[in-house]
Amino acid sequence: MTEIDPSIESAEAPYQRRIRSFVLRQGRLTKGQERALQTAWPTFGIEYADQPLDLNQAFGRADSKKILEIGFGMGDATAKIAQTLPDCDFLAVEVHTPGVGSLLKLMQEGEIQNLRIVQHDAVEVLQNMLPDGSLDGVHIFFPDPWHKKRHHKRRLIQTEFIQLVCTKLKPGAYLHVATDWQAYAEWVLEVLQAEPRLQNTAIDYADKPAYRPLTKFENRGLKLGHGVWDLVFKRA
Ligand SMILES: C[S@@+](CC[C@H](N)C(=O)[O-])C[C@H]1O[C@@H](n2cnc3c(N)ncnc32)[C@H](O)[C@@H]1O
Repeated sequence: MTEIDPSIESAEAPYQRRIRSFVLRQGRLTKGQERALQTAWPTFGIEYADQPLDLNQAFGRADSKKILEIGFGMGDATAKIAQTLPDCDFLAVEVHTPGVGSLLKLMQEGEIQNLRIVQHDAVEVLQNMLPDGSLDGVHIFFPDPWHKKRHHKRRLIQTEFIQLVCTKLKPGAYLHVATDWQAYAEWVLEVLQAEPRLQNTAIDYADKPAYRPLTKFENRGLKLGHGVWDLVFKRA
């Protein structure tokens, strides 16, 4: 994760020149997203900082499970899962502003309280904000597959990244990855299986856990005969 990529432009500042699993694009905000950013960010947004975050304090309770979601996109699944599992608290991380606005809007509409958002590179959030052994679960749903071979280095799930995730998981905590790209599913399986601190909960791929809703996109793909692969591993 420390390789330097000279193709990353200064437009990605404040991110330093390390290979990233995302490309920042200027996204247009809808009026609703803009309003949600103005009105809900002060309550539910957490500014990225180079210092440990007290999760119990951030959510105002200590008796809940703390789940990290990386790359929530527009946040539809995130909001639904938070509603399905009210006893868990979700720290949702995404870099794209329209997605952050969209999830804040869904939170306002659904009166969702058990979710906080950090808008930053999740790798740095893991490295600098999350204490070791602080997470009960990590969700990574449909990470960018970076299809082309020369872009594989941009894939989020790499050996070093998974080692970092493992240090943040409590013993017995889980890591759930879902992807609709078979070659990436095979790549993820290989990386997770090679990590000695993780145990597969299934033989290769798991059944879709009930808390993960089917997305519109996924539903359409399934009707066309496309596959989705869930991987659920436990930290020993
Ligand atoms: C293909 S989209 C999937 C979005 C969503 N999980 C879904 O299922 O619809 C992947 C998302 O991950 C985000 N992402 C990729 N790398 C990230 C990182 N290092 N930190 C935070 N977000 C990231 C991207 O901005 C993008 O929104």
